[in-house]
Amino acid sequence: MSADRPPSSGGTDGAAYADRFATESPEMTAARNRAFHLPGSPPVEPAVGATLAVLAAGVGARSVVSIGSGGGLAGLWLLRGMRADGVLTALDGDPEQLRAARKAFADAGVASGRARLIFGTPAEVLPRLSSGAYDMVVCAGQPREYSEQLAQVLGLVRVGGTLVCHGLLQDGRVADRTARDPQTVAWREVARAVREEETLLSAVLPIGAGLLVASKRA
Ligand SMILES: C[S@@+](CC[C@H](N)C(=O)[O-])C[C@H]1O[C@@H](n2cnc3c(N)ncnc32)[C@H](O)[C@@H]1O
Repeated sequence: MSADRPPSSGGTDGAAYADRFATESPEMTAARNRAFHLPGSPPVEPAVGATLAVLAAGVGARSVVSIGSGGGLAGLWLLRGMRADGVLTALDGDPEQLRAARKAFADAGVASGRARLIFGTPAEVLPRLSSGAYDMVVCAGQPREYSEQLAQVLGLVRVGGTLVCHGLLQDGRVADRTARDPQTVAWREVARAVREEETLLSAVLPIGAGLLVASKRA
């Protein structure tokens, strides 16, 4: 996720066009602006948000888990793509982020029954969620924060559902074979585990900070 390139920049490259193509509501823009002022929580780029909405719509999502809600921007995009009666479960270990997400959802008029915000880490919260019950699971933030729970994360997704991990192309280090820093190594391990999992059909989408997407097969 790039905090230094504003969305809807005047750039002429494909990435800038993809961001301009994605139409954010005023509430999304407000959530984005708030998120930039929170430490460590760069929000999804517009093109990534729009892709999350399309993926959620594609699986007819009624139930989605967002691991690392941040300030709620990704959640707003997911809710845009989900069914009208869909419920988003968003967890974050930072109360300030959760407060920002709650405000983002309230400002956008999201009915209270459509979003469950849970304080906690993946290790604390995921065991309380029902396995195989979710149409889509979206992981944000550092892979080391959820890589140990990857099997549990995959277990949440129903057959036919979608897994998304955001951020693996940030700074371009995953593609650099000489890069050995812990975060890059963790991304490679997550990507390899997803690619090698027989029940998953996976791809990397080079938009924004990069999306690792996978569809769960029987
Ligand atoms: C990059 S932000 C997500 C932004 C979000 N995708 C959006 O566009 O609104 C990552 C979030 O993960 C949360 N996070 C990081 N490590 C965590 C952990 N171990 N447990 C729970 N949340 C964590 C951070 O607090 C942060 O809010």
